[in-house]
Amino acid sequence: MSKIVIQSLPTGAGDAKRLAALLGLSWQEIALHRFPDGEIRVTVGPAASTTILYASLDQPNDKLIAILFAAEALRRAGASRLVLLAPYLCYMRQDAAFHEGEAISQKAVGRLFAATVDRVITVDAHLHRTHDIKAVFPGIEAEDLSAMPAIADALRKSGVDPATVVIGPDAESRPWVSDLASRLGLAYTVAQKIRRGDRSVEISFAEAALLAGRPALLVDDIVSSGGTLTACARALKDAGATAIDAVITHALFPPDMAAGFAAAGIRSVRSTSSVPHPSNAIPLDDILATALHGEIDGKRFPEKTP
Ligand SMILES: O=P(O)(O)OC[C@H]1O[C@@H](O)[C@H](O)[C@@H]1O
Repeated sequence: MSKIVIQSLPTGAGDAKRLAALLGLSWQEIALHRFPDGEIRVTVGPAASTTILYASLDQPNDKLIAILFAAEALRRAGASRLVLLAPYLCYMRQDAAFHEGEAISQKAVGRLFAATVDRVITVDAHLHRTHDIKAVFPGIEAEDLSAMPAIADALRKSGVDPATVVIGPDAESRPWVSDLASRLGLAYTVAQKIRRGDRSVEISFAEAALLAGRPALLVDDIVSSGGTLTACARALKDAGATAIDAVITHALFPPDMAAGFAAAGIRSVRSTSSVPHPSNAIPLDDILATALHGEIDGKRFPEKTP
């Protein structure tokens, strides 16, 4: 049995294959068959003692079942270590029962993976109130990588107007917005957001004067309904921003929403490769490869240099 391999679900197979090539590992696609009644059958490739399951978990419901089945097959075939590499980790936003009777989906999904794999690696997980990813996955290894170094590199390469203000849509975005702004030497501010419904938000800026006559760079972890991005763009235009661009980690929105963003005055939307999408422009390959180095050289938790 080989030592380490990457296997991926069909969605995102291109990203997984590229990552495997970068690390000099072999890659196989997990085959999915859908039966007439809606059930699925999963066929994995040959297991390695460490098998990395690459699956970005947008459109998650079928993928969760597919991972469970793949893990069952791989364990039975002798995989002693399973690493779930999920650049987008689903159901992290429902981290509380906001109304009586609601499930805390984050807890349920965390326990499911904790019972299924040995390590979870993800990117910009929506842990705005939970903070510690280890609390989501009790008893297993878990890491939440930041996409900001990759986003900063991409922006440096494409060039950024030094007058740009980096904008976060809400108070929770402050950690990544301030990180990106400091990497690029730019000013930043965050908006106040009130969510009225799944697709409806209100955005206002306490520091609107900072925005007048300057380009704005919106940064968000997720774009789903697009409500937040659109409302932010309108508020930025009202505040006098001269141009509005957006960079996001996880593009969950339907590609045809791009026209609506343009109509709201957004000049460009660029996303990381976390979720395959026409807006992908920022590869996560390097940060994912770095996170996997420890699996290859056997030193999973190298000493951090000060
Ligand atoms: O407004 P949509 O695009 O639906 O949802 C994305 C926003 O909702 C928040 O949880 C995310 O952090 C992001 O700001």
